[in-house]
Amino acid sequence: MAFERELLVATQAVRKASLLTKRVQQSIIQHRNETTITKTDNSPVTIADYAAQTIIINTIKANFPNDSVVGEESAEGLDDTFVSSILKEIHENDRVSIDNKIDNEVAFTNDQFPLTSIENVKQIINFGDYKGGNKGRFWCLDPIDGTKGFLRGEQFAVCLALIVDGDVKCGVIGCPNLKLSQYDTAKDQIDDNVDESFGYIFRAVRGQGASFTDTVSTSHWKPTHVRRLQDTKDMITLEGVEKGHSSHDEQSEIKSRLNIAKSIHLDSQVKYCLLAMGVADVYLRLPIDMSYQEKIWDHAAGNAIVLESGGLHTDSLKNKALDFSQGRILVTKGVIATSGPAKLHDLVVATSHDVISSRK
Ligand SMILES: Nc1ncnc2c1ncn2[C@@H]1O[C@H](COP(=O)(O)O)[C@@H](OP(=O)(O)O)[C@H]1O
Ligand SMILES: [Mg+2]
Ligand SMILES: [Mg+2]
Ligand SMILES: [Mg+2]
Repeated sequence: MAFERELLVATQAVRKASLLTKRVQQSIIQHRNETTITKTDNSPVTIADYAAQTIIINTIKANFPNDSVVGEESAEGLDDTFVSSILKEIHENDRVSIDNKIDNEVAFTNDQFPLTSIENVKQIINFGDYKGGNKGRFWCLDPIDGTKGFLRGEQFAVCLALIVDGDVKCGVIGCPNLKLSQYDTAKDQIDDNVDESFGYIFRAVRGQGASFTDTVSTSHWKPTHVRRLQDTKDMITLEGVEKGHSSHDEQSEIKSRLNIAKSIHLDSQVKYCLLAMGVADVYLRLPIDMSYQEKIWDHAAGNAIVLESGGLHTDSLKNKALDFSQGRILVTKGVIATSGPAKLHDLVVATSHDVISSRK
């Protein structure tokens, strides 16, 4: 099977980062002053974001030494005390993690990147500086998507995709805080005695379908399929929590025009996972500011998972498929994903187009 090894490595890397991020979430929140910094774009980033980026890039480099990575975070400007806290957290995780049954086939570190010094951690984080593009293969990493949700103690996701010649080929999303047992439509897809303490992992390879499992066992992969409803009045939307990340008022206008009464608001690419498994039907992400540039790591893994589950994924204005081949930026105005079929997707995007076009 194509990308078999890539999928195994990506799953184990995301799993390890999921275990760490979930384990440290509460203590990061409690010690926010020491664990969280504000980036130049005014967004937060935490020790857990950097630790996850380090773990995942290290795993990629140990197994595919020639591959490049487009990663969200950079070590530029980090002081040594902060970097040593990142390193400490990674070592602590190796010591206490439940993670002693990780697949031996996957190396998490190699001699070239031993994860022993501050310099070494910075170097690994900065491997994520690849420019992306339409040629060759590279990985696309969002170590914590939904950092604001993470800091509220709510949903976040660890997202890794493989992009080849501009197309997303594999996507893996760890959802460490997701409790599927709370959704009626998901209940019959999970085992009675499932351990939800570290949430779930979703993954897809283009042409081979998408599936999910609980993070603890990482076995019993079950296929994901979107649900196809006949009438928009029965549909549920997926939207962000942060009012600064998408235009909630206009999304409400779309819902009202389509007679959609129910919404689920949560952070991160967990939204794509719930769409993929049929918990909800329409993911709305209308831009507040038309000059905002989306990033490929915020949507790449979700793209493979949604498409392989039978859904559709476009911008929110022109109904164009998302294009991951233009560098680190995703050239799009907003994002909409639906369970399909094309007729429904067209209707949602046409409504979004009308709503956005009536802006003053
Ligand atoms: N003005 C804006 N419009 C759209 N997305 C934005 C934004 N500012 C930040 N984001 C992105 O929104 C992502 C979170 O999405 P959501 O609101 O669906 O959880 C953030 O990912 P990170 O948390 O990885 O930085 C960030 O990249
Ligand atoms: Mg961020
Ligand atoms: Mg993100
Ligand atoms: Mg992030």
